[in-house]
Amino acid sequence: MMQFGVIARKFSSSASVQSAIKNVTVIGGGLMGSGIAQVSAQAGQNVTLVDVSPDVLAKAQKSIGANLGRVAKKVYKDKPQEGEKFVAEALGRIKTLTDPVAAAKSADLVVEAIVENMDVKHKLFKQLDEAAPEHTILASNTSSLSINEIASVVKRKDRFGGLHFFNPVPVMRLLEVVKGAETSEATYNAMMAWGKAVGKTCITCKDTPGFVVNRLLVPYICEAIRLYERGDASARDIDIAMKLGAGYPMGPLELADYVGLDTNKFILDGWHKKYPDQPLFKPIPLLNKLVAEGKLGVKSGEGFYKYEKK
Ligand SMILES: CC(=O)CC(=O)SCCNC(=O)CCNC(=O)[C@H](O)C(C)(C)COP(=O)(O)OP(=O)(O)OC[C@H]1O[C@@H](n2cnc3c(N)ncnc32)[C@H](O)[C@@H]1OP(=O)(O)O
Ligand SMILES: NC(=O)C1=CN([C@@H]2O[C@H](COP(=O)(O)OP(=O)(O)OC[C@H]3O[C@@H](n4cnc5c(N)ncnc54)[C@H](O)[C@@H]3O)[C@@H](O)[C@H]2O)C=CC1
Repeated sequence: MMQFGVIARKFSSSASVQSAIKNVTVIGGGLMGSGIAQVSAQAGQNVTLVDVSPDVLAKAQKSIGANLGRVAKKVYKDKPQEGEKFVAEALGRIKTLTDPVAAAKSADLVVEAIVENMDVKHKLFKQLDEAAPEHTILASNTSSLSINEIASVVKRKDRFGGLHFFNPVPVMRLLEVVKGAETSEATYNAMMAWGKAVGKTCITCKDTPGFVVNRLLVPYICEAIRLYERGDASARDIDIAMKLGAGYPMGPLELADYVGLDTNKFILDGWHKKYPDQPLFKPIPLLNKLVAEGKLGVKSGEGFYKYEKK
């Protein structure tokens, strides 16, 4: 455990910080949900990962296994057997289900990471609120929707908040812990402790559009798409420019593909509807076209660039 703790900062997997939360249900087994399940299991939590699609769950288990393998290779460099044990134990802590109601029944914390759509999230949280035990905290990993608005359909508004992770979850060290208008201090403290226990550096943010990171990052990505759409520079040159000229690990168009163009569009459309006069939130015809063509970025094999399908 000690050896594991030493590299916790890098791999987001410290088991040394205590949290009262031991059983976490993650709903949505896509890009984010699979990462949240991974870091929770690495930190010793019992995880139930839920998705409507059994295929997604199978894919998530495969990618979690591969990513745990990457971690094990580094942590247990000279002890491959211990590395295998680490992977097997973490995987063994993750069970999968397709029924969110059944999964909520044993949860201390539910983290929702399904599609960025208010109606779909409302439908899910209503069910979860009815099914989960009294003490269970419900949280959303939403990128851009209002935590208060999501919480409007649940009775336990004091036990509701935002837990916003970053992609790729096992690598990105930040967790934004979002307090809704009615989130209690006890819930906030429990979310902060849990975030630390799964190895993240937590910051606190009010329920404001995009919280901290996305309020700054999404307009930047959108401006890059507009720059490309106008033909001011090639996609490759825009990305090279921001990597070499501003020190970003990925260029903005690469990052848009990585986040998912559908997710980018959901965020922009939602903000445009709410703030129609804000020019930074205006729809982008090129983004709409790519999404309509099913070009969603890395996950679909094509966005601004082409990728090998996983
Ligand atoms: C939309 C929202 O709501 C919010 C968001 O998430 S916005 C998006 C935020 N994310 C970003 O901005 C990501 C920016 N990009 C990066 O930081 C980097 O490009 C990256 C970390 C994704 C990849 O880095 P890279 O150096 O090009 O790739 P790679 O060498 O494969 O990985 C870097 C390290 O992470 C590890 N790694 C990568 N993915 C991993 C995973 N899923 N699990 C475990 N380890 C992983 C690799 O093993 C590697 O480790 P070493 O350096 O020790 O070898
Ligand atoms: N993609 C990113 O970089 C980030 C996304 N987010 C947020 O996380 C959430 C999920 O995003 P991604 O993982 O990228 O999406 P994704 O599309 O990869 O995964 C979403 C998953 O949810 C499943 N799903 C949909 N409705 C469901 C339901 N009712 N019950 C159970 N499963 C259901 C889908 O089958 C899909 O597998 C969104 O709210 C998004 O805004 C937050 C941080 C970063």
